[in-house]
Amino acid sequence: MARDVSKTFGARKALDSVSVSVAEGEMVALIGPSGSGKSTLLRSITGLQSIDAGSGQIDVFGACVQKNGRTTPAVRAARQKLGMIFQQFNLVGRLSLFSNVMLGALGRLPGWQGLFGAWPSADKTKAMAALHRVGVSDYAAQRANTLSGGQQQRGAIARALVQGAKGILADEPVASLDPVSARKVMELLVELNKRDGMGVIVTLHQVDYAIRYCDRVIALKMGKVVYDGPSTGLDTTRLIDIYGPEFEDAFWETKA
Ligand SMILES: Nc1ncnc2c1ncn2[C@@H]1O[C@H](COP(=O)(O)OP(=O)(O)OP(=O)(O)O)[C@@H](O)[C@H]1O
Repeated sequence: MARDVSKTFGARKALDSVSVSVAEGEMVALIGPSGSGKSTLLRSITGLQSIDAGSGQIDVFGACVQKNGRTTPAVRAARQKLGMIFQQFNLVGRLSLFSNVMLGALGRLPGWQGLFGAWPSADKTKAMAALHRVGVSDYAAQRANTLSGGQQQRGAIARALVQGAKGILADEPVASLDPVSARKVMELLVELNKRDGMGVIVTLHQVDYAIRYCDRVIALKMGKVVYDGPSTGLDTTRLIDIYGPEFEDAFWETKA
């Protein structure tokens, strides 16, 4: 998927010759210390971030979306196939949860239809089904900015379902959630992966979430891939190598 990708900000290499390949339908955790390049890699995959000119290339679902430091026209179609979930600001605050989820259908409709809220009833049914599936249909009419963080994250997952996404890129989706909501969101991502065959790449600060929910883990450190393998292979020695000895206590913080 990403081959020899570098991204430089001023004098800092956020990504340094990163090559990773994630198969369709795979669920992968992306971990690493703060500033190691996780968000930059996800943003580059969606084309929100241009990569350095050079040999680097990013392919999404078989189509090249970035090459020679430029996004290609294929990036639009690739984005349509990718659901994005962020730590915050996933939804448009003043719109209802339902309208936010309907925005997932926007890419498939002629512009005017979405603009005037003239949603096809099949899409409305789909949106309600998606809200029901993620467990927040009771809040459909509520303004998004009055929902809890966990409800908003689940709304973002429902939007990805309505969008018909084939894959999900989630950037610290549980970082600001309480443990119960975090677990629910992680379980939903696992369900989408196992039941719907959606590919999931999720960045996580909590190592134990990565181990519990993902079979494969990729670790970045200072812009380089320092581990790519089964989550069972992440022992304390490896984690010290990734995060440094001073963070040993933090690896298992969610177990407390
Ligand atoms: N737009 C930008 N301008 C300048 N530097 C940037 C920009 N975006 C990222 N960086 C730098 O690139 C490096 C990687 O950042 P990135 O956000 O990808 O890390 P991260 O692993 O996602 O960190 P965190 O876990 O804290 O979110 C950091 O040193 C960051 O300061």
